Amino acid sequence: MSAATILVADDDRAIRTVLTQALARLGHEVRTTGNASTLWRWVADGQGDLIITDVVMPDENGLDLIPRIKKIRPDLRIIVMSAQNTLITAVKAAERGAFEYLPKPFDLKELVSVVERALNSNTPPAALPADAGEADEQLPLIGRSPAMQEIYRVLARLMGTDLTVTITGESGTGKELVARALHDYGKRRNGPFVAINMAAIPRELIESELFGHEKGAFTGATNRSTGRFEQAQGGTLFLDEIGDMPLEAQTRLLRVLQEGEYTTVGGRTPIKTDVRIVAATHRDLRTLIRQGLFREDLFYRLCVVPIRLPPLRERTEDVPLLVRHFLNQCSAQGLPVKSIDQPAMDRLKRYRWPGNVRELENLVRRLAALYSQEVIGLDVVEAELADTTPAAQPVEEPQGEGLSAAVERHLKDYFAAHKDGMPSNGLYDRVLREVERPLISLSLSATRGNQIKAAQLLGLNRNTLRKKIRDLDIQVVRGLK
Ligand SMILES: Nc1ncnc2c1ncn2[C@@H]1O[C@H](COP(=O)(O)OP(=O)(O)OP(=O)(O)O)[C@@H](O)[C@H]1O
Repeated sequence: MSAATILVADDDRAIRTVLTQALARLGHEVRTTGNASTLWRWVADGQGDLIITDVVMPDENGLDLIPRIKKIRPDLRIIVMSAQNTLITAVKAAERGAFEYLPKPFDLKELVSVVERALNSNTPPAALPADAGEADEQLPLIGRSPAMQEIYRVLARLMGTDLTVTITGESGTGKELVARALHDYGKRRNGPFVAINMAAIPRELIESELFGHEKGAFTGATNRSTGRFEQAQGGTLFLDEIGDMPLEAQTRLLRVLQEGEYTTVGGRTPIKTDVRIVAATHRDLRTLIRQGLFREDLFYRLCVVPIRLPPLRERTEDVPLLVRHFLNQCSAQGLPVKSIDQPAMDRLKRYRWPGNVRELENLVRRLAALYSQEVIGLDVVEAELADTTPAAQPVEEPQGEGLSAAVERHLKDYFAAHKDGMPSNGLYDRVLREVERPLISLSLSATRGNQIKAAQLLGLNRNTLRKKIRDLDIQVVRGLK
């Protein structure tokens, strides 16, 4: 890296000193200022090869300066530092054409490597086109833990791209929220966001749901139907629970990702598609590959950029912020304003949150709705946590015949009913349906009717479980064992 002139603007003298020392050691000339107007004067005079600027300064917001700088010197690289640490700051910096966003406090080594990248890169990042509009100020994702800040940085970098992204993380960690943020703050924000959950759709219907079908393509296809790819044209298609996608549909999806076109079920004419794919799963795709349940070539196509959302227990510093956020939402919905005292908050930070943010959100809603006191104390929180935590007993085997005997019995009945000419397909799903009911009922009773815990026990997505409970007409009785 050849010597460059670096302009640093930050109202914190200590940061100016640290940056001057670190960058001068690399042979660069460093000029520092504590305000935005001096920085602007230098830039307008044609000085500097690179800018490092803070956001909050006494005279002007560093983010507001970026479009003005880009107007007169579009090639100048700008690195933004901020202690605000929200997705909006990261997104706004990227949206206005900053080279990189660094949350404070930052690691000096990292800053140096960003500076090197900025000075060596050939193409300056482009600001988003003005017609894309500005990101709205509402925070879509709450959390300031280092893990969440890293997510914001990745999201901000992905915003101007159409790269395929796969989000992994336990149930309730916010995968769908991240997928929506990618869309809402990305360059496709004016297009549709279409979501489909692979686990919630019968396997034999997935291809038709995704790609649409022609009239008469299969029994029951009385009309032509559009698929999610067509509905998401020009926008984003969110493939939730991608690990549950059947292999045949995977092959079809791979072809779309490779060739940018597809055919409907029963159709012949290739249809061009312009869709950004974001996938999510709580399952380990590498394990599914080893088990022969997921295509390795599709995995590499989908995981161009992997994002791993950490479980809430790995970022407990976000718990108070999330609690405040959900309490605010409750009071906005007309529930009385409440707060949580310190011992209760400490307990919430120590809890393991198997259902992650969703479980916390539900707990806060219950606290807001069911308790009359303004300040919630430890006793209430303990009682609520005890009520949703499954008893420590192991799950019982079904009484009587046991699951495998039940399967055998259903199979026998089935073969007896189809002695002369068994239908060629559907057996698997039908038998599965027969055993699903007792299995789900049992899991619900083992978790005292707690659907989050039951979903975890079964290794099912919570929405999938909810759908199955509805479809199979299972009565959920809370609190009974
Ligand atoms: N960082 C966050 N800030 C605010 N709300 C959050 C955050 N993460 C998750 N939530 C909330 O928690 C709930 C669960 O989030 P979401 O549905 O995105 O999780 P998920 O990982 O997709 O879950 P699943 O795998 O079960 O589908 C939602 O109501 C969402 O709004």
